[in-house]
Amino acid sequence: MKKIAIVGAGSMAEAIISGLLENQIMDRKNIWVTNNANKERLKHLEERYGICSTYELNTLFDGADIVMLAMKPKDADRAIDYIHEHLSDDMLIVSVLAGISMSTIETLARKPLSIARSMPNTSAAVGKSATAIAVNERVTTEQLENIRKLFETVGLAKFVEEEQLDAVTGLSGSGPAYIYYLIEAMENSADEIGLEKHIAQELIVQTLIGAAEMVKNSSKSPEQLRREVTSPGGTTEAGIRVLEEYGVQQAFISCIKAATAQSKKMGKALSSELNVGKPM
Ligand SMILES: NC(=O)C1=CN([C@@H]2O[C@H](COP(=O)(O)OP(=O)(O)OC[C@H]3O[C@@H](n4cnc5c(N)ncnc54)[C@H](OP(=O)(O)O)[C@@H]3O)[C@@H](O)[C@H]2O)C=CC1
Ligand SMILES: O=C(O)[C@@H]1CCC=N1
Repeated sequence: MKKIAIVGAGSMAEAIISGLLENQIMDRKNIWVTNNANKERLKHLEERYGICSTYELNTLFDGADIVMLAMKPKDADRAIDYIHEHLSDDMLIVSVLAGISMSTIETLARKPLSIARSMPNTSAAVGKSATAIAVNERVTTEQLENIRKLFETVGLAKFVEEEQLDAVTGLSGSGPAYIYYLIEAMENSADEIGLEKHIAQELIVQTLIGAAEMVKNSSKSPEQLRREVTSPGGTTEAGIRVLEEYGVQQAFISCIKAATAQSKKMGKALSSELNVGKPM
């Protein structure tokens, strides 16, 4: 990996930049970023991480062997159209765009490209992303290794088929938000049960980390682990009964299905508009 040019400078781009630097796999001077118009944001990233930014496309792409697409899916059309002349088949295009297929990217770029379509999550900022990646047939063995290395610096990296990426988006791409939502609810209970917020926060975070480590390291299923916490006639039983009454488990399943469907919908809208699949 010689140089990475990142198009889009939002939360996902920042999470990956900080992960890359933390693991020192790339010199900060070889990490380049641009955005639509927010100069303040680029200045902030330069100052905070010592990376480089530019609106000059020749400068951005000169010598880049990896190009990361990190704008919102709704902006992909305009952004890729703007940069398409600078994209070439010896570069690896890494997309983090939810829902946007590799064929759509090639259609927007008007040429065949080596593409890795990924779905990381914002925990990349602390090296704990759960990332799934699909690659097209043009990706070389060397590029495959680079993409693995890149995403392993920010957490877990798994290769999947492209068809599975909408499900990954609904499950682990959006996943941190579901967990934050749960933490918000647990924090909101603190007041009502008479705990100071800062103490409750520490207890909640440690409880989540502990439960996640248990699931990761134990041979027991989450259900088995849950049963071991639940003493007959005890507190957990009383709590879980309420969750069951509210249908919380079904609500989570419906939530993940809705997010997966939305990922599919976002991709379909753009690919139908562009007639993706028709000869270029
Ligand atoms: N946030 C998340 O949890 C995750 C996001 N993703 C994906 O990552 C991508 C980025 O999301 P996120 O970081 O949250 O988005 P943000 O809104 O935080 O950032 C979007 C960035 O794209 C830039 N941008 C917009 N239009 C253009 C353009 N024409 N050319 C260049 N840059 C442009 C914006 O620039 P400006 O500020 O100047 O407008 C901004 O820097 C999305 O496609 C999303 O699906 C994937 C996994 C998780
Ligand atoms: O909400 C979104 O569309 C993006 C994709 C996954 C997480 N955030």
